[in-house]
Amino acid sequence: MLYVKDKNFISKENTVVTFGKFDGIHNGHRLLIEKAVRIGHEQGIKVVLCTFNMDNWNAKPQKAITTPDERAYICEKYGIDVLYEYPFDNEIAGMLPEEFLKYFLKEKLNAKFVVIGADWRFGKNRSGDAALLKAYEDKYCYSSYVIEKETYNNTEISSTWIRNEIEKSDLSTVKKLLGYDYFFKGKVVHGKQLGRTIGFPTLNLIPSPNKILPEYGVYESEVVIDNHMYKGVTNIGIRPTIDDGTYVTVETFVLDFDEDVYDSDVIIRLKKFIRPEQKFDSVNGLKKQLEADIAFVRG
Ligand SMILES: Cc1cc2nc3c(=O)[nH]c(=O)nc-3n(C[C@H](O)[C@H](O)[C@H](O)COP(=O)(O)O)c2cc1C
Ligand SMILES: Nc1ncnc2c1ncn2[C@@H]1O[C@H](COP(=O)(O)OP(=O)(O)OP(=O)(O)O)[C@@H](O)[C@H]1O
Repeated sequence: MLYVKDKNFISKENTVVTFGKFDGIHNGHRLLIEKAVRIGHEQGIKVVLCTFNMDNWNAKPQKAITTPDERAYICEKYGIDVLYEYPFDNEIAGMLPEEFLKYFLKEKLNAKFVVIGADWRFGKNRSGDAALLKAYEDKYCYSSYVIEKETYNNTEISSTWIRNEIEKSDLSTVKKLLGYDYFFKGKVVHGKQLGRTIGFPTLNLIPSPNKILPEYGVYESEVVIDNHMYKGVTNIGIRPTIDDGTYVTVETFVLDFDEDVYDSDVIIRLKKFIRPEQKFDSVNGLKKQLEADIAFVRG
């Protein structure tokens, strides 16, 4: 997969394009991607997911289900050929709907097919909709497909709903809406190395400050290292027993694993909430609880 962030990117080849924020790439988004990938295969053309980087636009970065790197990882798995993360700016914000279509579909992406969700809006003040996209098909030589909103329990699936469920630590609902376990992907960093002195070396990630976190606490997890999957016990929080609690870590004790993985890229999938993070009176108290957490996960 090609991951492009350059405003000047142009596709000379014909493409099928899908547009949106795609935070989390949930089961609704997946329908759009599946449709686009099917068209791409049938037509022998590239599948482009076009999204916008709002970093220079929003005063405060929005909290997200997936980091850009995690979203790229899912896009690749789902068969996207080009992830185009366009830097949103005044020029784009000011484009009339027709200008937006002309610019992205004709001039930049050579789109022959476009797949969108029924409520997708584009152009200045979000004034363009699916009907307008259809109206310009002949003029700009593409066909459009509009996908109805996917629901779960009669409610439309949205990234906003999922962000709320993550904050409530309702991982089973989160999984039903996303279609996969909520996960962290990142590089293993050095911790205080205290874990190994108490018999529990941990693999530490520093979550992106923009990532939505569930409740601080201990979770049953699965850890993917070098394409191998291991069981794990993960603590998300500020380690009040041993630290000054100024920054959040995602720390995992990996069962039946004893290798140096510093700087490796790993995935931690959260399976189940076990207990809230606690401040223990002593490291020994923490150690006893860790033994119990691990025994619980071992089953
Ligand atoms: C399964 C698990 C549960 C944990 N629970 C707590 C906790 O309840 N309270 C706490 O202060 N720290 C908790 N921790 C964090 C430990 O304090 C930390 O992993 C340990 O001190 C090692 O830190 P280091 O990797 O920086 O050396 C937990 C860690 C793990 C892996
Ligand atoms: N439940 C859904 N079913 C089908 N398509 C969807 C669904 N939700 C969003 N889409 C479509 O997927 C694309 C990307 O959606 P986008 O991420 O912008 O919105 P969203 O998922 O509703 O998130 P938010 O809650 O942040 O508005 C858009 O074309 C949108 O219409």
